[in-house]
Amino acid sequence: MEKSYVLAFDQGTTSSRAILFDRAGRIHSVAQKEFQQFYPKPGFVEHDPMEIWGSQSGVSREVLERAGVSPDEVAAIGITNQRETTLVWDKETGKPIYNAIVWQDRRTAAICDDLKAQGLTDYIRDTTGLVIDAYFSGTKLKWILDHVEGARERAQRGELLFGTVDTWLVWNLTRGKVHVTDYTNASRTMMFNIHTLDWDDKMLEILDIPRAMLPEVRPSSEVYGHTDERTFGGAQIPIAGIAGDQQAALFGQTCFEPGMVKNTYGTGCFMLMNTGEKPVASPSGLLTTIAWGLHGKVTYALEGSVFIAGAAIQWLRDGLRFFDAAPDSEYFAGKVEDTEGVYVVPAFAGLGAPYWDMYARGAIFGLTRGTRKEHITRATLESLAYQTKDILDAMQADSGIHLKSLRVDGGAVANNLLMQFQADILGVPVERPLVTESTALGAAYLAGLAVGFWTMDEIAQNGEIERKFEPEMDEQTRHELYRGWQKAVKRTMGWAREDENEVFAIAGNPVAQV
Ligand SMILES: Nc1ncnc2c1ncn2[C@@H]1O[C@H](COP(=O)(O)OP(=O)(O)O)[C@@H](O)[C@H]1O
Ligand SMILES: O=P(O)(O)OC[C@H](O)CO
Repeated sequence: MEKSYVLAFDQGTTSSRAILFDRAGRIHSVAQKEFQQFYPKPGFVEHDPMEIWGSQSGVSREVLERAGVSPDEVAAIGITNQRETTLVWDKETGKPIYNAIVWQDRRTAAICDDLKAQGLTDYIRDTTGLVIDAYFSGTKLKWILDHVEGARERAQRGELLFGTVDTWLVWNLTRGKVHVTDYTNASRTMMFNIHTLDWDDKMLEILDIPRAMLPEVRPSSEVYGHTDERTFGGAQIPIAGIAGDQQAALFGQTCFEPGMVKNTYGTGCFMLMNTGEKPVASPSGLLTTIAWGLHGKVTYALEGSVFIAGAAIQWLRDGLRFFDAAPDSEYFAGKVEDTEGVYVVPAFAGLGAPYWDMYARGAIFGLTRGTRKEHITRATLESLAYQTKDILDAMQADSGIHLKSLRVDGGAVANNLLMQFQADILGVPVERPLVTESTALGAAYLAGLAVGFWTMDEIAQNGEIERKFEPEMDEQTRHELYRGWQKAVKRTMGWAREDENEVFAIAGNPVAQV
């Protein structure tokens, strides 16, 4: 049967999606399922690994059925995933020994403080490209081995396996035959040397992680294995692409040249710049990470990670019950001219780049008797744009490259008010593509390239722009609004620390100078 499609698995923080792409890189069919978030204690965020697998395999069958496409027509599967989220399971039974600890989880902040106190900041940055933070997998894995009875001994005996979500999905798709990850996911673990492309023995020793439990690390585009015949009714589909979701989005936006940038507005907000074949170190609090491994070469990226973006809109919807659906935020925000001086800092999970404060917490500033939900909604939307400006300024400083426009994608870019404010506050045009599912598209491209479904030239021709938002705000207003934001951020920092004296003394923090 003719192979006419590539199937992308997009396993995100709040939902699992399966998208079928045709040869033109257009969406043929989509299926999506939200799954449960567990918050067992303040700062803890977990997922049920079986629900991750169940929802992802469910939507992948559903997307084929809905489109009337046979598994035999699928040329390859590409996997992209929420990154850093950490799973450990039994090699024999495939049963997880603990829930997945999600990237947003802050429980390992004290382990990170200890690593800093040991003077490891420079070593970790130079080797792994990362800032010491509870965000990454290494300390989460250590926590599981420290807290689940007998886990470390079992891991040492080779009975347990570690994986990020990509690894877990491939393991299940192949019914335990393949235990791999790719460079992009490995580069988010704080255990991987991004220069030698191998697990780092010193980091494994520091975190007390047995090497035997780690997956093999491979490029992002190759045939890793085939789906077990029981998963897709007899079909053995090649699993041919793996990339963390933000790197996949960079690829999906065809940011193939050094200096090209994309910003994704999903649960969090993640800006990545392709920096070519050399890793670029960041003095401004960005991460050095692997963009992809392809055709025998590794491409690096600079990344600014914002933990809470669309999630703040979900909080307005579910926590404050301001409206029924995230898109309604545009309607309410549009009912007022401006926020009347209100700022929302959604530091619900601490602050990521460029501040890196695990102890910051969310706050609303500038409330008056006249403040209405419309102002708070508008201020929350604006917080996505301010956080993006924080990152873009750092990225331009680190790379010496000044952007002419910003390519965007992710669920929240449907919000025109947000996109216009983004262009205004950056002073740079914002370009929204026709296919905003860049993450899934990137994974599909990587898989399709590995099996000869597409060539790089064909892919590079895609990427049509649907709408361009031009900046309209004057320079002085932009400056004043942004100063207000910086003032607000400063006041959220260190909030959850026990010792209040430390609050305003966070060394090397860019905000401390405001
Ligand atoms: N029109 C909108 N305006 C603002 N936020 C939106 C809108 N539509 C979706 N969102 C937000 O975007 C996020 C969903 O985007 P998506 O890219 O699917 O995220 P993820 O991959 O992280 O699950 C949600 O957090 C939601 O609140
Ligand atoms: O699930 P998303 O799209 O919010 O992405 C999560 C990131 O990969 C976390 O690093």
